[in-house]
Amino acid sequence: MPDVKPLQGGGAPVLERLVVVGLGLIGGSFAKGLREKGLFREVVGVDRNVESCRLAVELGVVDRCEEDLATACRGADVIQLAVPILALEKVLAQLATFDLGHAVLTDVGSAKGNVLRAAREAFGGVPVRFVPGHPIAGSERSGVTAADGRLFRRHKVILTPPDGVDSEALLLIERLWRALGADVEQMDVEHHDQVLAATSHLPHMLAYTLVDSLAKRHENLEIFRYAAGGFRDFTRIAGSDPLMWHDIFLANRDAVLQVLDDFRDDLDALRAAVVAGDGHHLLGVFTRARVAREHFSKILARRAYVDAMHSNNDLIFIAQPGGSVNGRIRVPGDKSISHRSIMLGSLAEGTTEVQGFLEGEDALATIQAFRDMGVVIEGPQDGRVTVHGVGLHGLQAPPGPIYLGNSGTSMRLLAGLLAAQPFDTTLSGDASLTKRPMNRVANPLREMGAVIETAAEGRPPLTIRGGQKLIGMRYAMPMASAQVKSCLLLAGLYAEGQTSVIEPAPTRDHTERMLRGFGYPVNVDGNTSAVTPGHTLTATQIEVPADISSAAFFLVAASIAEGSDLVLEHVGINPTRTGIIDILKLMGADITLENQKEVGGEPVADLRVRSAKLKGIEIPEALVPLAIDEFPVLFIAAACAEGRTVLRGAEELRVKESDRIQVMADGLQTLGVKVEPTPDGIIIDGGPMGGGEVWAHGDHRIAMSFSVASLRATAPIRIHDCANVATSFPNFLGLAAQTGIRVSEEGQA
Ligand SMILES: O=C(O)C1=C[C@@H](OP(=O)(O)O)[C@@H](O)[C@H](O)C1
Ligand SMILES: C=C(OP(=O)(O)O)C(=O)O
Repeated sequence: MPDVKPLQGGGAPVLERLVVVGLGLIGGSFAKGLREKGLFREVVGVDRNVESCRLAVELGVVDRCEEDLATACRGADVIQLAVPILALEKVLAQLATFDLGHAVLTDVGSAKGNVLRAAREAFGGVPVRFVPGHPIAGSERSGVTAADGRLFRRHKVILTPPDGVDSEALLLIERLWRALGADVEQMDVEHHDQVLAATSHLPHMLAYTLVDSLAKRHENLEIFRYAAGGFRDFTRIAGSDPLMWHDIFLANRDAVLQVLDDFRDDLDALRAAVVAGDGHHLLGVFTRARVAREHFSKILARRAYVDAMHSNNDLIFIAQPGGSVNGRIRVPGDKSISHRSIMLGSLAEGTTEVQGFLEGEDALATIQAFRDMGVVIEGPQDGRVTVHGVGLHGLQAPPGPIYLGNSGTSMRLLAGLLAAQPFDTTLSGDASLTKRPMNRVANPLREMGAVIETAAEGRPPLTIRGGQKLIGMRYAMPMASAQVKSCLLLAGLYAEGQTSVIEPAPTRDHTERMLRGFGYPVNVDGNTSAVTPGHTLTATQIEVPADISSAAFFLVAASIAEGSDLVLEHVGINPTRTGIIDILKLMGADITLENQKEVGGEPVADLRVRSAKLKGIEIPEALVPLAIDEFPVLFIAAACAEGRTVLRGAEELRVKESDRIQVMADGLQTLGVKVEPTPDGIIIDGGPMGGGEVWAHGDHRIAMSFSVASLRATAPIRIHDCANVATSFPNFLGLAAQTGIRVSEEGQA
């Protein structure tokens, strides 16, 4: 085996000879790239086409060409087979007759099963130093003149090493591709061929067929004169090399036939929908496809998985000190109400129209979950969403696990709903959600008859077994949680008898209000809410008010920054949510409610807030559940107040998107504020605030709270890990800038 270690250094050549058989675009680019890197003492090309060989030398793609394959390969370290797939079978047969010495064999074919079969036949078994590969890269151009040593940079290369492959050979090929800047992955052969059949081979087949089919039917090709962007976009790949694709389809026969059959079934279903005038089916396919396509574009732009997986994915906010906060703004729609509008809209009979929907990642995760379960949901577009309800019993099994990102509300409410469905589901989430406690919903649901598996200590993912019979029960919640209450009420829609939930203190009642809005009776008696099965939900119109939890950042901002006068329009002031206003008023804030009215069962008002001298207080424990999400920013208010603020009875803050007591205490201490975290709260002594480096720990509300703190800081605050602001408040930076808070993404100011 050649010694491969020095490759990492990229210094002096350490390997003797690379042989590239087939000097087309891919082979030429591989040769040229590695030659430029100087990793081999010589790069030798082999190609049947004499002109390609001449050009390869002239263009510096290879050092020299060799006519005879056996001569080229004798003593080679690596032999790259970059010939068309069917030709590859012949080349392998030829190679099998040579003594290849220590050479490592590899290839670039788009289908892999046939290559391994051919190798097995030729060599009487797959050689241990054969590492099949497939670079997912190409170009409209072809031939050696298009060879580009940078072609593979930031592209995927899939290696499909067979069982028993020589590990050093594998490592060597991996390193060569990495030296060319590629992301190397491994897959088993069968999986590779299925994935590629679906994502590459089928689209090429459709493009070729469409062009041929139209061309054939319209002798004068008149139709093409009218073919605009759609036709051009769809058929671009019909310009690819016919011989190469002819080879690929024959080589990957089985996998291609399988995806083609599945696709034909879907096409037949669309045809049937057109025949039957079934617009619902068409809309379902088109809305799902559009969302999938958007997601796919993100992947292509490396904004989806790549960002999420990279540890250096640290979105930093820089908040400059000082400023005042003025103007009139409307913050985005209420997150709790947005989630519920999708859930209940999906379970309703008929079409629900939603306005003012929060287009943040948490609420979008709920939309995606219901789309996964077969609900047709149009939008969101400018806050409008149309939900085509399927009725209480119309959800379908999702195709795979439902991913809920950062959203605790989605996971806990869905757990209740899914416990009663006839199918199994798995709910998963991001790193933060995966740490949050789910037994608070799983245990009472189990008592009702649900079968739910969790990871250790009741953490996500949750696997919920379908087909269980639920029995209603009376449940006294150990903590004041609207998520637990809502979860059990949703399960109660399907349970036998009554399900009633007793809360130790009032929590947000959007579920109860919205159920009634959909015509479903809910019995609320003091601290107990109850439902019985046997009713239906009727589609309705929902207007989502602005989220008081998002308004809270501006309520505090305008209160603490001298010279501020701000109006927050159309904010939801449901009495189970207004703890923030009550607490700020107790601290001396100047907040007035204007233009009060009720929309769709929820009270709203414009909130006018002017700067005021705040003072420290003992926060009444009864207000804690009514301001549960607003504490991070209330801690900023407390830090700017005169005197001491004491919070107790708020241990729930420790199990939100982060441990909000500890994370806020750490950040405030960095800014020079005297704080003392306690098991169920915090003690904050107001005083001057400096700048510094703080960490949001991926918690949206922490990131926004420290942005607000800058108004009273004496130096810039650099806030790490802010990407999750998009979960609840997508245009926070825009509205902050508009009103006078000097916070921006680092590098964007
Ligand atoms: O029901 C809801 O929509 C929510 C309830 C609260 O959670 P808990 O029920 O865990 O207190 C809150 O923190 C969350 O942001 C939204
Ligand atoms: C706790 C929150 O949300 P969730 O529980 O839905 O993640 C929040 O938004 O502050």
